[in-house]
Amino acid sequence: MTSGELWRMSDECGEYALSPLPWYPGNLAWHLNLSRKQLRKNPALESFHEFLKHESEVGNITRQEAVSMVPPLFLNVQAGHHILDMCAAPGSKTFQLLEMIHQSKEPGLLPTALVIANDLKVQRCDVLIHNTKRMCTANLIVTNHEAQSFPSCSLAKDDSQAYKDHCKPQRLEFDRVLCDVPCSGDGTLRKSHDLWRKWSSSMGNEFHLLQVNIAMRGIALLKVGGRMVYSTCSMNPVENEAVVAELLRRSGSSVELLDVSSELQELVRRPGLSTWKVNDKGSWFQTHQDVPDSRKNVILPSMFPSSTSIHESHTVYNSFDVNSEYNVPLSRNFNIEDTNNVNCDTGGISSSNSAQSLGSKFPLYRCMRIVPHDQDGGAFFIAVIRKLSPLNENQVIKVRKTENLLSGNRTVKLQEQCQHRIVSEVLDDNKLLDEQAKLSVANQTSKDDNLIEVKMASDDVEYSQTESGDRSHRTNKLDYRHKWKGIDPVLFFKDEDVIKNIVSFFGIEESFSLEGRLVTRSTDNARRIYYVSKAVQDVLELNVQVGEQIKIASLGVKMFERHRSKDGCSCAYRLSYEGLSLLFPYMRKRILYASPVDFQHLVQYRTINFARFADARFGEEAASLMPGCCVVVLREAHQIADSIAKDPSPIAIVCWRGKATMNVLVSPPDRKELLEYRFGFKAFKVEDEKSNKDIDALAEGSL
Ligand SMILES: C[S@@+](CC[C@H](N)C(=O)[O-])C[C@H]1O[C@@H](n2cnc3c(N)ncnc32)[C@H](O)[C@@H]1O
Repeated sequence: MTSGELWRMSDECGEYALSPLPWYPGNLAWHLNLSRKQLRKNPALESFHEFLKHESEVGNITRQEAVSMVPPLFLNVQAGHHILDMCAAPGSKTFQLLEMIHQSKEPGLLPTALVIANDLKVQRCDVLIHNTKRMCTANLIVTNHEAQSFPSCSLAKDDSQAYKDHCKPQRLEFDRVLCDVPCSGDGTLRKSHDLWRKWSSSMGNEFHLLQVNIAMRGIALLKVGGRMVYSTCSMNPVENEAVVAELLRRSGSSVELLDVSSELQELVRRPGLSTWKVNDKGSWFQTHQDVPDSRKNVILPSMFPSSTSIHESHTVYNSFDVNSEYNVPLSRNFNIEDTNNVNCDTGGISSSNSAQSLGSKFPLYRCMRIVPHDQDGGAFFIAVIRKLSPLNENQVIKVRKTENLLSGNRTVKLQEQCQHRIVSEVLDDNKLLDEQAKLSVANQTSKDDNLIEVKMASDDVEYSQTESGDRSHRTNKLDYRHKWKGIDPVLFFKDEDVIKNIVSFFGIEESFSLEGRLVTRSTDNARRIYYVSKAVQDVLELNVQVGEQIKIASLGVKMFERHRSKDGCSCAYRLSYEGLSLLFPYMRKRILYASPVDFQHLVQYRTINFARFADARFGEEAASLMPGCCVVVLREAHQIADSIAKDPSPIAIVCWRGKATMNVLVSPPDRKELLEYRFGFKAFKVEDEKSNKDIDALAEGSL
């Protein structure tokens, strides 16, 4: 979809102005001044509404709240970046990231970048998979983990073959991390009417610790020099500035809070707060000392802006070494002068009294608050963090140990209990390890997937120990293989004979690398073969070496599907329409060129007898082709076959050459897209269609 088409649409919308968002680069995002309801109910906009629905379905556009598109922009994604989207469902930002990594590549060439999109909830992962499927990308892995214990897949230094191969990754590390955490969501109050009844100013307290833990994990997984964006759709400082301050406190000079005021200058934003109060059960507190003892384990020191919370926090997280990072000058993040100069918009939340002594000493004004009344949209909080050096090892191990106790299926309540325990007793390493061991044993018998995550997290601690010489835990890793409940393992498809057969049948050029790039999920007996990019292949190989720590929900692009045709086809697999654009530039066989009228009829009627094509020569060519899967390319009236052959991304469909007919193997929405927007054919109704099963049946020659 081009900007030109959108400008044309904007004319059609008339008074309901459709206009490009001034701050979004390249006119790629547009704003429609209408609510969903208005769009649905207004008969004058029916065709425009249809257009939006359809274009969304086929992946040409994504409909989302404008501010929600801001965080990925501050990641400054570059070609070749490895990106982790820690809390990704339903996937609107993942989609944006995928668009960014695919933007600069030439047709037919795969980007070298990689996106790992993760979400805790399986059902939400399914939505994420559905929403990103439209991208047909080989560069995406969808995973299902607690982000706070996302595995690092670290290889020990000396017992791995891959270690000797410096081209292979030794652990998961990311150039960019998007940390769009779960939050109270009060930034969406304008459109989430339900929230008005439920909202309270203490809602954010429940999320604070989880948010800190997730973001700390993000920092640990970030490469030195890499950027992490922390964002929420909440305006509550406990979920925002307090979290960022705690990250700076914990990470010391290993990270800096970036000043991005020179980026996206058209975007109206306000500085982060430096002072605020914390609400608990209707009472407001300015410092942690003010909190009643009975609530001190729930209302944490890190929720407050006051600089003394460094020490208080130190008591809480006393598993840190006293003189680790805190003795290092915090010059980049710790700037009293900066904070004094800031005009803090307190929004009625923070205290103006003694603001200077109670305010945060971190330059939190570098955070960004996007508020509804500035740009007529939703609210968002965004902070951009750069990693300057590896986290202190003690910090990493000990923070993670604390986190491990907090992970599992026992969310905030347990976190509160654990937090209390950590405050009230000084946990030594052995105690922590004992706790972990108990949780791991529980995990072996538990049916709860979330407890598996605890074991994952203990793997990471184990890695750190391995590095310092203790390898005793590594032997257990193989036990975890294929243990991800409800999720099929990912297997490299290595059947040489089948691969050779596919290559020769479709005439796939050698330059299209298949080695190590084909994967399948075991339970479907290689019914579907997926194609993955080199970066995804590297991650998969690493994952195998570390005992499959990553729980992969989905990956790559479906490229080949097994068929059971009795038509005498010599290749057991057919092409998938999803993978066609990737493979087509490298295909030399099984391609036919159809005139516009025959192409349109094929897409419209799905099955056409060879004798009934308008272009008799096309009918003859089809009839003389060996039975099986083939590709039919649209030949515009003025084009000759040679010039089309040079076009790496022509309009093409996957078909099945049956006994006497040519049959189309493309889903109804994709056919609708082709008919309506390539041929201006408006009458096509998906509802008229039979199910996709018919398409399979076509491939199997039974229709
Ligand atoms: C704010 S939404 C993310 C929106 C998403 N980034 C997008 O743009 O479409 C937060 C997501 O975090 C997920 N989540 C909640 N707790 C999590 C955890 N501990 N680890 C990973 N994901 C979590 C929720 O399931 C939810 O999908």
